Formats: sequence, structure tokens, C-alpha cells
Amino acid sequence: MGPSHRSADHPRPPAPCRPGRRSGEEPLTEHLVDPRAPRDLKAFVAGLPKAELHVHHVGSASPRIVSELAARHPDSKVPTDPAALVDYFSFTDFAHFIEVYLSVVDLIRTPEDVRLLTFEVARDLARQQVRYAELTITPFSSTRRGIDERAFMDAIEDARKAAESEFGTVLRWCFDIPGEAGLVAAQETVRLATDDRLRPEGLVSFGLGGPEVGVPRPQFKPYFDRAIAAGLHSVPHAGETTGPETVWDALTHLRAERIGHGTSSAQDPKLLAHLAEHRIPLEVCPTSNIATRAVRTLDEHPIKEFVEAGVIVTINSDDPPMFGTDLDNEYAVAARLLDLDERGLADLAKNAVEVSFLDEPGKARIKDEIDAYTLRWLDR
Ligand SMILES: Nc1ncnc2c1ncn2[C@@H]1O[C@H](CCC(=O)c2cccc(C(=O)O)c2)[C@@H](O)[C@H]1O
Ligand SMILES: [Zn+2]
Repeated sequence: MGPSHRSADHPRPPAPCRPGRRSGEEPLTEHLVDPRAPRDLKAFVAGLPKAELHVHHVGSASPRIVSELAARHPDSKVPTDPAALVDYFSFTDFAHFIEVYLSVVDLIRTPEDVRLLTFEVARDLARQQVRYAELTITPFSSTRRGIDERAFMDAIEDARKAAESEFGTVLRWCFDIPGEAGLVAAQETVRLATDDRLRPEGLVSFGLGGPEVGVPRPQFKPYFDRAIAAGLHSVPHAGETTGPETVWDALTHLRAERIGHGTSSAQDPKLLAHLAEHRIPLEVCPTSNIATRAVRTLDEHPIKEFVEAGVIVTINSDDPPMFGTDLDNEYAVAARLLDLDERGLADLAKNAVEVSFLDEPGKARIKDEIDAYTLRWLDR
């Protein structure tokens, strides 16, 4: 893909103003959907049952939740005014994004903060007809800030069960290592993920996030080996802010079953062929890649190259309020970049269900629902 992908760990010029940012608690899709998507497709996407496979727990905190937590903790530099968050969530590069992200992590200080955040994230997902989501949680960030590990697990599980009964949205967890925090973080994350007394029922996978530059993937192999031996799926971020060799490392050393982002895979035709042949899906998050400056513009995003190479693509939102997006908007973006109609969008939604870690009856139920919805829509 040549110049369309740039390492985002290096300084960038100031972020431009981004249109369509949400400041309050209006329906999520109303202000965000790519204005270039046809109105009819937007309406279709809004009602389409979906699965979200790559979305971060703290990165999903709505402006209302962030400002509520910021008001509770006035020592924080995070703005308490939701409108001011629009500017606060404007990033000059990936490193700046992580810095801001960690300031929001700092707001989550009690098990009740964790429960509230988790339940409200589920509410936002349910509003977008998300039936199933794998939420990436970084337990190390919370336990090292003093939240009791047992109370943390109870809080996320309590929210998961309440969300499923109240909204019908099924949540599962991916515990990720914040790679930049080093092997201490890896050790702690795998302990929390595999200790039978702690491991939450909803945990299905093990990940690796944060900056990639200076954080080689192979060093995490022993921790992924332990997680995989304990029955967890491997879903590291790779190729978001570094080149295709990081994706190869994630496949070879971490036995990745899906790749978070994988954007730079487009630079390596052999890698694309490998991903296609071995049916390793990419969790593509287009707007995230623009917001963190990993890719310059949406039109330069390599998603079409992935599809043309036969790679399984899923559409995801990553850290939606921080990037001024939501899952519906990401589907609208995908429709434009891939030139999809309703059936194409329904196929994308079914891809995500198919490569999720939900059980087979659960997958069949959501796929049937997607088909029934699409037929009803086309028969109107
Ligand atoms: N687009 C993204 N691409 C990659 N990751 C993303 C993305 N979005 C959100 N994340 C999250 O950011 C965390 C990073 C946290 C981190 O680096 C760090 C470093 C040192 C100390 C601590 C601490 O907590 O004390 C944390 C990751 O674990 C991941 O879950
Ligand atoms: Zn991510």
C-alpha cells in the first residue's frame, strides 16, 4: 500500500478539526455517520444486528461517563465539560493518543467506576444493535492503580450479566497486555487471566496493545503460550503503527488467530496471501487509524486491498468516543470504501459473527437475525 501507511509513533503536526464529533448524549449514529454514505444505507446499518470484535473498555467511555468520572476526581486534567472533550480527544500522533488514553484510565479508581463504565458501554453497544461484543480490558492498568483484583473481576462480571439481561447484548472479555509497560505487565495479565480463582467466566481471549515501536512482539511469547494453554484465543494488536514484520511476529510467536488492525499487512503481498490462506481475519478500525494518524486519510486506507486479496475483514470501532465514531459509522465508512450495498454490509456483519469466539448456536442465531433483517429491508 506504499505511502498510505505511516508509522504513527512519531510526531505529527497538530490534529485538524474533525467534523461530526459528538459532545452530548444524543443517539450515537445521528451526528457521526459518514455524511457521504447514502441516507438509506445509514438507516439499514442502524438497524442491522452486529458483532463488535475490537473495542476497548476504557476507550469506549462516553463523553457523559468521562465527564462524570472527571467531576468525581477533580485532581485529573481530563475536562469535566463533555464539549471540551472533543478537543481533548484530538490527537497529534499515536503516542499522544496513549497519553490521553491513560489520563482517562486514571479516572477509573473504584470497582463501582468499573461497573458503571462496563454497563454504560454495553448500553451504547445495544443502542447500535450490537448483539455480541468482545471488549478488550487491560486489568493490569486497574490493579496497578490499586483496584482490588477480586473486586475488579466481580465488577465486570456483574455488569456483563446485567447488560445481557437488560439489553440482550452478550459481552465477552479479551484481557490485553499493555506492551509498553513491559514483562511485569505481561506476567500480571496472564496471572489474572489464568488463575482459576480470578479468571472471569466471560473471558475468551488474550491480547497485546499499546505502542508497537520499541515493543517487540516475540518477548511476549511465554505469556501467550500460557494463556493459550489455558484455553484463551490469541488476538494481539499488530501492524497498527509498525510494518508487516510485526504481523508476522504476532502470527509466528504469539499464534495470533485474529490480528488487531494489521493495517501494514497491505505492504507485504506474501503476508496478505498467508492471512487469506489461513483465514486469519483482520480487525479493521478505519476511523481509529485516521485519528491516531496511522493512516493519512480514509481514502488511503488499505481495507479494499485486504478484501481484494481474499483476507477476511471485520469492521470495528476501537475507542469510539475518543475517535468521534461508533460502530454504525465504521460500517458506513466501509460501505463507501468497499462500495457495498445492503447485502455487502450484511456479509461484513456476518464475517464478524463467524470469526468471533461465540459458541456455534449463538453465531447461528445472530446470522439468522442478520439474514431475516436484510430480507425484510430489501422486500420493503
Ligand atoms: N488503537 C489502539 N492501539 C493499541 N492499544 C490501544 C488502542 N486503543 C486503546 N488501546 C489500549 O491502550 C493500552 C495502552 C496502555 C499502555 O500503553 C500503558 C503503558 C504503560 C503503563 C500503563 C499503565 O496502565 O500504567 C499503560 C493498551 O493496553 C490497549 O488496551
Ligand atoms: Zn485496539
